[in-house]
Amino acid sequence: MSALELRGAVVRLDGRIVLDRVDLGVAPGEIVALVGPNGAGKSSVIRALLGLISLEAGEARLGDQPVSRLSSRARAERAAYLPQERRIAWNMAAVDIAALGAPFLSGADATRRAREALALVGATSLADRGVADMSGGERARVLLARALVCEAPALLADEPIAGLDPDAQLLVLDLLQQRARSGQAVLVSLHDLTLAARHADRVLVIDRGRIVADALPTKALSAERLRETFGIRGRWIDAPSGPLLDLDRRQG
Ligand SMILES: Nc1ncnc2c1ncn2[C@@H]1O[C@H](COP(=O)(O)OP(=O)(O)OP(=O)(O)O)[C@@H](O)[C@H]1O
Repeated sequence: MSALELRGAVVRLDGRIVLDRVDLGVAPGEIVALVGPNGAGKSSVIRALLGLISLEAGEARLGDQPVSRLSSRARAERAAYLPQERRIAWNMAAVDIAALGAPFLSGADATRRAREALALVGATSLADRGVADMSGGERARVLLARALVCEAPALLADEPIAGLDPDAQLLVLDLLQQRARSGQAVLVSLHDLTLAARHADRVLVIDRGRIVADALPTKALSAERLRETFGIRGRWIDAPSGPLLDLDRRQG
């Protein structure tokens, strides 16, 4: 059974269809990358799964229940969420922000878990600093730690590597992969197709609100799909570490 599922989901915002009969599922133990051009509907998929935007038709499910029937607490117990928005209004210490990811633990346990999560994302030295005084990438690590504190069955991360340096990008994707290997259902939206191909078990391609591919990376990101959806040329190269995606802006 999927931990996350959309069935025939239709979302309309401001009178415009932004998700058009979307079907997708993510099983426990799986990491799935959601890719697509700007405005294609990636954040809308994630927000619909979490019940943050309502469906005009179809259904969103977290575990065995439609998300619309779950309380906010039940949603938070089933899914950890890293939003695309990185602004934090209050200048609280990083450890206190990260601890917000574990609202169901006692204060001391939440703080201990928050420090562990900050260590996982390489942010131990930031733990006691105010988040307003941090760089964008530092703040991104703190928010990722907040999502990792909660070991919910599902983890949804909206562009978690945006603004991170190359080492941090690989660290974050390795962490998300490890979470999947330990049983979480992980859905991650990404713009970097090469990293999506390398780290995901499966790739979903969304184009103008429709899922146009849902397959293993080498199939979902075929030369034809790359040309049609992204307007770029791409080919797969056999490398000792596995298939590598080589991209080129010029049309072939
Ligand atoms: N609150 C809103 N009101 C009206 N339209 C919206 C709203 N939020 C998003 N949209 C529109 O919905 C479509 C999908 O947006 P969404 O943010 O899901 O795309 P995305 O694939 O995540 O894009 P990006 O890669 O640029 O972050 C876009 O056309 C966007 O303009």
